[in-house]
Amino acid sequence: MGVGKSTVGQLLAERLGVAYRDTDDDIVAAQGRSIAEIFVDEGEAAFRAIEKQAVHTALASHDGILALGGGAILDQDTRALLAGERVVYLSMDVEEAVKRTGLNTARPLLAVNPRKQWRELMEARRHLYEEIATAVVPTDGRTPEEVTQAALNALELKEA
Ligand SMILES: Nc1ncnc2c1ncn2[C@@H]1O[C@H](COP(=O)(O)OP(=O)(O)O)[C@@H](O)[C@H]1O
Ligand SMILES: O=C(O)C1=C[C@@H](OP(=O)(O)O)[C@@H](O)[C@H](O)C1
Ligand SMILES: [Mg+2]
Repeated sequence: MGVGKSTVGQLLAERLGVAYRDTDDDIVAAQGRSIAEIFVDEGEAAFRAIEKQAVHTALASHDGILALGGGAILDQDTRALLAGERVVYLSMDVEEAVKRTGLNTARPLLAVNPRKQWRELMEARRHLYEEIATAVVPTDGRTPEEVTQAALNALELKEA
């Protein structure tokens, strides 16, 4: 969360001349409410069910760069679908995470104690990110443009 998937995803799509899509945006558009509102109204389990459907639809229909929400890979079926794709895991340390997510309330899972919550989420998830990634790109101290270049290099993709 907050590592730059949406920011770098857009830059990567521009550099490659392909379409960009973000499953969180798809969810907000389809639901007509924010991610935070879905969490408050229905809870995390309901959000994960909506998210799973959104990710599966996007993977089946979209050709280009797809940014996922940070928790999408918690679902085993989603991880199985991603096994056929090139998956970039953008990493950062906790201090960078706190800087990037700040006091922003758009991410309900970091709303109470961002540093502690982010650490705990990463302890639970890191092995899943590493399991599905075909490329790992550290983002600490790098601008979004530098991260984009590093992702292009890691994926061995040439620009359009
Ligand atoms: N490499 C970077 N360096 C500094 N700030 C960044 C970087 N990448 C993204 N950001 C900022 O961090 C915040 C979270 O980025 P975002 O793309 O929404 O992350 P994600 O989609 O992974 O949650 C945004 O304010 C964005 O401008
Ligand atoms: O990691 C997570 O559980 C989440 C990440 C968010 O997306 P970003 O990773 O784009 O911030 C969003 O899907 C939701 O707040 C839950
Ligand atoms: Mg995002």
